[in-house]
Amino acid sequence: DSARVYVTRKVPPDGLEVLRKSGRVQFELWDTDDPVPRAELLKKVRGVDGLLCVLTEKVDAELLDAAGPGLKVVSTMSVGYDHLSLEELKKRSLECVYCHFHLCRGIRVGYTPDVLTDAVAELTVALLLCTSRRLVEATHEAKTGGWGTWRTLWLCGYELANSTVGILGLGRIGVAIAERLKPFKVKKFIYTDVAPRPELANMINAEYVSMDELAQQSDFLTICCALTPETQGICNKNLFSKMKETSIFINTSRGGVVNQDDLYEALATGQIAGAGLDVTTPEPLPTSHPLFTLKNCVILPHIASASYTTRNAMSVLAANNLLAGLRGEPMEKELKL
Ligand SMILES: O=C(O)[C@H](O)CO
Repeated sequence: DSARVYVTRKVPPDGLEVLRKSGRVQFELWDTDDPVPRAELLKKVRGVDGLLCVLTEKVDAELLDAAGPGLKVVSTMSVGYDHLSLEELKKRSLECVYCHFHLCRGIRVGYTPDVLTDAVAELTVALLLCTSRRLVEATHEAKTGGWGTWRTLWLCGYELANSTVGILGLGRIGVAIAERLKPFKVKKFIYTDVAPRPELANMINAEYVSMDELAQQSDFLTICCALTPETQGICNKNLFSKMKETSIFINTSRGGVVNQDDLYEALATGQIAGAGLDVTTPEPLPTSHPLFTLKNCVILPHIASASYTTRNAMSVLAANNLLAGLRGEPMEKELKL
């Protein structure tokens, strides 16, 4: 007998194929590119065994209550999991003490690290160069008649050669970014995290520094940490005020780690030279947002993992995690609750 699964978005074809071929699940799909309305989602999850979601779905007490006690697996097609209420999931992840036959196993959670590391690192480098060498401004000038003649300091930016690159939150993605930046002749990599991470740091010869030192020394500061209560708004006035006027701030993690009012202030007053953001709060960022008025701020619509290969790989991993969870087997990538 097959498990009932709700898939909250049009998932790339490779992942859907995995679900279809398994012959183990009966799944219903919200078959569009836009998020399923919340009320519809709450209706659709009623009585399901598994949920395959993306990062726009809040998996909280309300949703878990709506799903009911039969929900065994939540599999998110993302490496980030700040949209999942871990507290609630944890409460419900415990095996039922009254159930001697493990009929009631509690909820398990799958996510998709690693498969997107290359795509995210690549995009981060692209965004960094785009911001530091002012590419958006430059194409705009070329297209709109601003290109008068060759001028000595016009559209000058900042180069990576001989620079110090700072990484806030050193994980797989931070390492992959540093590996790609190294051939640009970066002088030094520095990082900060809750504690030193020597195994990762040694791979890129990065030095552990304090948050203040990271701000003060980085010519390029790239944010690679997860969004948690501890990192919420961590990039704020205090951090920007310690950065160099010539430094470039890049964020491809989550918008919530940045205090956007403080960032606007830092960019508008020249406290820092530029920012490249792939993530914002909210998403989409309203077109009327002040950050869009700044020439020194490049904003992308959360596309770091958006390559065909990677999005398909994410969907396959999310589907496999879901199936493993439903079978009661170890998942390829399971979140420890
Ligand atoms: O968390 C994630 O997976 C990214 O933000 C989107 O790929």
